Amino acid sequence: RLTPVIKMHKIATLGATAAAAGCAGWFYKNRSEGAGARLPPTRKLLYPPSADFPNLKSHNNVMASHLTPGVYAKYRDVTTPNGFTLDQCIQTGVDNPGHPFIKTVGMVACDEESYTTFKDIFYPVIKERHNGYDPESDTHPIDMDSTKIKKGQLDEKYVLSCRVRTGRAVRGLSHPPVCSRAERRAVESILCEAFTGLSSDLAGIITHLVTMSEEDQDKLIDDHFLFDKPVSPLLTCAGMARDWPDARGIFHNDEKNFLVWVNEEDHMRVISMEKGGNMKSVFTRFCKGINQMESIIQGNGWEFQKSENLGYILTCPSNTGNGLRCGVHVKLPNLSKNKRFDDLLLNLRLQKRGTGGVDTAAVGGTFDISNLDRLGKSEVQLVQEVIDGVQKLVDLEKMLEKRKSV
Ligand SMILES: Nc1ncnc2c1ncn2[C@@H]1O[C@H](COP(=O)(O)OP(=O)(O)OP(=O)(O)O)[C@@H](O)[C@H]1O
Repeated sequence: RLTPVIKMHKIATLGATAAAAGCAGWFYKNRSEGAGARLPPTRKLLYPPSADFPNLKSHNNVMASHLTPGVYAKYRDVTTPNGFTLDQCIQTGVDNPGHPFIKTVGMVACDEESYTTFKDIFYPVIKERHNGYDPESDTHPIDMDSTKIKKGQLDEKYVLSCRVRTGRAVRGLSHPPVCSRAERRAVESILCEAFTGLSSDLAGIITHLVTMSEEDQDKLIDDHFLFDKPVSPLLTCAGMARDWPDARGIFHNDEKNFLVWVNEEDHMRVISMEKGGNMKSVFTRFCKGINQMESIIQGNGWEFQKSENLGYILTCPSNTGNGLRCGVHVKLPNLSKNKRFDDLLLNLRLQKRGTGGVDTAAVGGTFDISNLDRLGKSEVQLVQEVIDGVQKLVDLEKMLEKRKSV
């Protein structure tokens, strides 16, 4: 799918990460910007776009709400500069009409340029998913100064653990749904190189999934450290399970409170987490870790995908902006039975999940509560919103325990 020029460039640069700086720079300067190329004549073009329009009649995802026959016709035969099509971006949403707990996005970005090449569909999807944020005119703030966080210690009788995660994608490499094996291995090598430069409290080991035993994997998953095997149809239909477990891995420091996932849904997922309620400390370590990773990677001639209006660019449009999910596992057995619980969460710009991950239901009144927004608000703003929101939920839970009305 790659054009010969890009393919040769990638073969020349990937794998040799330390030497890659100049080549990576060459690629960014020479890549074609703008609306993308047209597909060469293929069998597909014997049919008009209307004959290819997906059946979305029973769908409840954001992509399906915005993909009109007109938009599809405009883009069916267009490709990003790397050769990726709209059909590749929307396939997961076509194959997955709905989700039991959340309205899913229903599309992925095959590469950084997907967002602009197919903007008549990506931008409305982003606007709906990100509470009206308009990528055409709005700009995204970035602020990782954790000293600004107030009241960062939450009540540990209710808050069991705190976690902050984000993702980053390496510019010039395609995203996990479509990347080649070579690109995936290149990401792994770029990140492994960076891990060796982390400071002492963050330093640790990378374990490659290909060499990890099933038991060790299951233990790490059960302890909430490792991503689950990609069995969810949302992931498999997007293409993210291809070649599993090649070039996937997990890095963690000695304390196991700073972790990096390699080549799951994004090139890199960075996680800071610990038991208890000290969100400020979790966020402080998160900022330190991600800043160190970014400066080491830049020093090696690579950079993260980023734009002024989309912030950091990741695979799923729901994660553009800061890609931040700041969450707690919190016990709310009484409040969660209240029929206004979901509305309350929405008002506080929070979302709920089960504690076993995105596809799980809550058990025994313990939830994963995290920020709903990712775009248009800085990291500091979002973490503060979660702290204040969770505090409010805990206060209400305490009132219900005392049989007071809320
Ligand atoms: N606050 C938390 N404390 C402890 N573990 C957590 C917390 N939040 C999430 N986890 C664990 O992290 C793992 C991944 O969770 P999950 O897939 O829901 O979210 P994610 O990593 O933010 O990614 P995505 O939103 O793309 O699904 C799961 O094992 C989950 O239990």
